[in-house]
Amino acid sequence: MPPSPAPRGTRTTQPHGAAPVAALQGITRSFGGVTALDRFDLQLRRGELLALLGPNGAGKTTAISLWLGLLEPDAGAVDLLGGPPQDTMRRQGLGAMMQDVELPKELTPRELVRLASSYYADPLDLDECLRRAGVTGFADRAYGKLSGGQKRLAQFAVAICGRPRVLFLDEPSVGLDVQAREALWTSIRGLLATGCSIVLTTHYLEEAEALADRVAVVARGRLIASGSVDEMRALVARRRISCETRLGEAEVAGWPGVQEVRRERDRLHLTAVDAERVVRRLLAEDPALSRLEVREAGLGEAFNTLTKEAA
Ligand SMILES: Nc1ncnc2c1ncn2[C@@H]1O[C@H](COP(=O)(O)OP(=O)(O)OP(=O)(O)O)[C@@H](O)[C@H]1O
Repeated sequence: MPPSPAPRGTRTTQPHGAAPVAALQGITRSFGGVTALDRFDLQLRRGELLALLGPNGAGKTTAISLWLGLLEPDAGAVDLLGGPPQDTMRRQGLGAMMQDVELPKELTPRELVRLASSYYADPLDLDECLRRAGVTGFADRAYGKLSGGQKRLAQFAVAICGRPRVLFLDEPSVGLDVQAREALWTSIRGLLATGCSIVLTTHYLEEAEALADRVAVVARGRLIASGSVDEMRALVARRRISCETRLGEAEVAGWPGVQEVRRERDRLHLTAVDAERVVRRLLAEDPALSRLEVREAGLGEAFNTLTKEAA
């Protein structure tokens, strides 16, 4: 089937040259009256971490489920490691950690990983796998007795035990404390260093900023933007300005280029599209203005702007 054209309004930056290891091409997938994905195109390049961002119900899990062969598309083509995802040999190269995972409660993480490893031709050493996933400290406790975060890490151990070439992580850090999340990130970086390609969905934008080579923003089943974190920030040329000033919130809110204004005690916080112009006016109208700071907008602001535009 020929690929469908990208939906109108998709903003895509230039590819970085690496060959794709997985692709969704012109995918449409509906559930009853709900179109979860609508002429959706996405590629995963070798050795990259692609962060899939989008509001609840955007279609992220549906995209991963198609790549895993858990769902069939209504239209379009799914490619995983050069062919359809249902192929058994191809599945040897695959690891996945989905959102709602049920594992046998009475087995320990060590037993779960040993069992999962038996499906793979060349699994990781058992202790090495437990260590990499940060599971060693509770590897011999029954899965059913673990905390939510510990269960997530045990699921991660199961996902990586087969030395996956392509790894899908659907909101992996939900429920993890700061330390466990840092350990997970270290482990993910280690996998990337070995050439593993990773698709990660997250609602934590700082996680995407910390890990992603590339970000894809999905809204209402459509890809609305993709590029590096810096490229995504640049798509919304907004900057944050803050300063101590006697100027009022309402007064500044009406200036050209000012998008949002908020006062916090003595400080005024602004988001502006034409920061230089706004800064010049601030200084002109309040010569006593002090402690001026201008920063790039974060991925969070870019994400909010993009998804609001698509709504
Ligand atoms: N099995 C299903 N049956 C019916 N509707 C479904 C099913 N799976 C997904 N949907 C619908 O498809 C849309 C996309 O869902 P999906 O789970 O892919 O979103 P998501 O981006 O992963 O959301 P979240 O961030 O909340 O996990 C939603 O409207 C959802 O209700």
